[in-house]
Amino acid sequence: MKYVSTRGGGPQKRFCDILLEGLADDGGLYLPTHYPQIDAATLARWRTLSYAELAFEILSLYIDDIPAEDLRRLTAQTYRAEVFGGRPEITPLHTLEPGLHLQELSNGPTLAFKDMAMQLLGALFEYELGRRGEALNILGATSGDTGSAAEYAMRGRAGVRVFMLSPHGRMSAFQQAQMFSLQDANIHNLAVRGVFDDCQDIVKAVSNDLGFKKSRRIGTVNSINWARLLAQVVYYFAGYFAATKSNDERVSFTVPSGNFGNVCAGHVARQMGLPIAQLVVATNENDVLDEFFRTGRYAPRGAAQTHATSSPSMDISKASNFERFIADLFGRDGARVQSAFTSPSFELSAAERASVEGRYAFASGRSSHADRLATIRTCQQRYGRLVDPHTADGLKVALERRQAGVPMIVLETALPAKFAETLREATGQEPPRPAGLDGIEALPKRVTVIDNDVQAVRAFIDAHVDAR
Ligand SMILES: Cc1ncc(COP(=O)(O)O)c(C=O)c1O
Ligand SMILES: N[C@@H](CCOP(=O)(O)O)C(=O)O
Repeated sequence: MKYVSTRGGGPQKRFCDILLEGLADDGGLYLPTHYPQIDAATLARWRTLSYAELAFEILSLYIDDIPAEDLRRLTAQTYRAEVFGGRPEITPLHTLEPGLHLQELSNGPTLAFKDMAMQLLGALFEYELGRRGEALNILGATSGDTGSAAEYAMRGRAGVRVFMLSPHGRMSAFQQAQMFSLQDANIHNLAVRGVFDDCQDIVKAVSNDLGFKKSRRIGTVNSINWARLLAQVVYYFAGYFAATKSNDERVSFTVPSGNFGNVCAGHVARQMGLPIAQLVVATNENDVLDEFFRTGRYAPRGAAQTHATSSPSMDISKASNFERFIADLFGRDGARVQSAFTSPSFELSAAERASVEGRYAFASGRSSHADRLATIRTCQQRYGRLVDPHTADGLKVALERRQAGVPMIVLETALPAKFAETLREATGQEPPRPAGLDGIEALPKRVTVIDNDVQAVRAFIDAHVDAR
């Protein structure tokens, strides 16, 4: 499989090159030249596989520069029940009522769905850097969950150093403690005076400075990196198999969304032929994506219009991965994608809007603080299940958008323990904490507060890496 930039520039590349490269040199995101098509016989065979075997099969379609036996070993080592909360299914389905399910994606080490891809990414980085005898300095941006998942996946890995930017004061106390309590020498936390989008802009600006990127060997763990999305495609297949008995059935997914990485993986699964009826995008009050799916107009917002909400990991107004979907919608017209994503906003034609809903089967909805609290309460009372604020946003929208006769799977993107304040407000109770995490907020913290300034981040990296 070869990969191309959404903006059409540069040569086609192989998987391991784009794994280490992250952002394409023309500022675009990598996509495979085409989506492999899954026929009925293959889908039937995959239904019987374990999660690790399924991951191997799907990854093999996109990775032809890692020997099969090595890839099989990496997926088997990554997707073990011990790493994912002792659950052999890895992403078990929890049925709330007939036809309405939660797919558990948050049983990994940092209690959010980011572990699903990040654990594999850590193994892939170590493998490829070892093969090349190279090192990588990862520059990442987080609104709360990517950061801790990346740091837990990369700590102690040979050849990898992490610089993680987060919006100062905007993550939950638990999320801050998860990241800032790490004392590993290869982990650096930078709290930026700004919002998540500012952090992501810095990551892209540093990556677009090609001289700096190459000399300092800068890579990325955000969903900028195609490997993140690829790993996420696997659980759409796993969720489909768990919710259905036959491959003639269809299901829909509702995905709590911010940077559009998770639902973009669902889009890829659907393009491969997975029988998905609808992909429902759920946003919080930062509803740029919902506005797009309702109106056909994409208008990212600035920091002043980006609200600090009680589902903080989705406080995003400039969804990076959205560019991948638009590249497909625009028929991979790189020049048009480039123009759209370097303009303040863009608008679809009527035919394209119809295609978003029809051919690509997207729908959307939004949720507010009051909706979130009500959904957490109702879910607990009606189904005996506590959900986190982001999953609650998904559930609220799923209940509005589900279609008769089509099972709906809501992706559970984090555990309630990460957002105790909102859970207390909704239920009056402390959410349960997995063993070993009591008192994490009181641990000593290692973090540098920094201005929203690309040059300041470059200087910090320079002070901490060997640039030779
Ligand atoms: C808990 C949680 N839910 C939902 C999202 C949104 O996912 P995405 O950015 O892939 O759209 C995030 C952040 O990515 C998250 O951390
Ligand atoms: N919500 C994310 C934001 C970064 O998204 P990513 O998928 O691009 O890594 C977070 O929790 O950090």
